Amino acid sequence: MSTSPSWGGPAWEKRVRSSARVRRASGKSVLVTGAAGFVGMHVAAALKRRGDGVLGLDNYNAYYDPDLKRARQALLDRAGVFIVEGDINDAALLRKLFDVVPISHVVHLAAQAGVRHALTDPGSYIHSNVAGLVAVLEAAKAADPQPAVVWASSSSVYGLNSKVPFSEADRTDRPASLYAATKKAGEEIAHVYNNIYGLSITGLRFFTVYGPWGRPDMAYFFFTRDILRGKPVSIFEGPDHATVARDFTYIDDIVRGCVAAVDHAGKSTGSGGKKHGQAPFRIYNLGNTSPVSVSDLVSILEQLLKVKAVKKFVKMPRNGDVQFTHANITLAEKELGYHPTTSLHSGLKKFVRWYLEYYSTSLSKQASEEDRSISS
Ligand SMILES: NC(=O)c1ccc[n+]([C@@H]2O[C@H](COP(=O)([O-])OP(=O)(O)OC[C@H]3O[C@@H](n4cnc5c(N)ncnc54)[C@H](O)[C@@H]3O)[C@@H](O)[C@H]2O)c1
Ligand SMILES: O=C(O)[C@H]1O[C@H](OP(=O)(O)OP(=O)(O)OC[C@H]2O[C@@H](n3ccc(=O)[nH]c3=O)[C@H](O)[C@@H]2O)[C@H](O)[C@@H](O)[C@H]1O
Repeated sequence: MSTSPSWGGPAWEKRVRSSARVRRASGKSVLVTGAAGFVGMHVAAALKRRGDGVLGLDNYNAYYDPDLKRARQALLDRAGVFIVEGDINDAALLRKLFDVVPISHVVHLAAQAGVRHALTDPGSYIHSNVAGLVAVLEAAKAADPQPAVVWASSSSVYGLNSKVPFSEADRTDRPASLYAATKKAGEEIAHVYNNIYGLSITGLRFFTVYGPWGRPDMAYFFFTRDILRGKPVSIFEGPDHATVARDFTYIDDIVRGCVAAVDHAGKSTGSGGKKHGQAPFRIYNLGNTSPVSVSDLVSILEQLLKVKAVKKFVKMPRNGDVQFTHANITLAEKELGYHPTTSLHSGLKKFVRWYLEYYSTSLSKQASEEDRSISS
């Protein structure tokens, strides 16, 4: 027996139209998928603040604490952003959204994120990162007018590359995790939709993004929780105790990069520009260009939290993690005007301030207990 969808109807359409209404000259009407997620919430809020019409879509899955996603939704609700609850694989829902509002841009952030979880639930990566991306691109190419698409790829596509810093032209054919493989597959699939249907598509390879309202499955987040609880933190080490490092990138810098990519999407200048009338197909690194070791990350957290961490140094497990990432951002600087400004110390200071405030309430303390099972 087919159940009626949880979306649709006059009141629902009214909320969709109001949320997507453009409130500034030359404003854009943007669909942000994954809007209840960490990056999605910040990007949706930034676009709304400048007067764009913004509509969200998210399935509020339980990969990590859905209460945190609901709390982000409440923030966007107050800003006038409606997040439609649904799955990006729901073709009828996507078609309905494009029918109800003239969407000019899609910022596609919905995905199964996280590198290590792929060992536990590989199917979720195919469902959201491959099938889900195809569903979004199918809806975009069928829409009239077609929206420009900006979507999140990942630094993990550089896989086992040893030449740093990573540039967009470097090889990406040796993924270390299923997550990375689905993001690489996404880049190839996006190229097909640019080639056949002339979709303007910009892929953004984010480098380990962190900040307030972040993800409990990421190390900076659960390290903070465990340090405060006096629980041991496992610091991964490479072969011969070599450090493991990431080009940690603060959320506000990533948001500026995403908004610049939206504004640049329609233009045909720069790499992948219009050739023989072809719509642009571009890929950019969005990183911080200053990798920091995990061990130094923990030291900064100890200093900010004023608590000594209980440290365990363990050999990096074969779980799909790579030893280091480091972004060459020359192309994004030149074509998007992307210039990261936040050091890890100052970014973590803002995260810790948010963390202490958010988890100070009893309700969210209980939530953080539930979260632990995912990230430990
Ligand atoms: N945070 C990082 O360090 C980082 C780094 C590189 C790339 N990325 C990519 O950036 C994007 C956003 O990441 P994030 O850190 O905000 O993660 P997140 O998990 O907080 O956000 C993703 C959101 O998408 C939603 N979602 C997942 N599958 C869906 C589906 N099938 N239908 C509808 N909604 C679905 C989730 O409920 C979640 O709210 C993802 O594509 C991720 O792979 C993130
Ligand atoms: O840039 C990306 O594309 C990715 O960024 C993020 O992945 P990562 O860079 O792996 O971040 P994260 O898990 O926080 O581990 C941070 C560091 O701590 C190390 N790490 C981890 C766990 C632990 O217990 N100990 C440890 O040392 C670990 O080895 C690593 O060196 C996103 O989650 C992912 O969605 C993906 O998009």
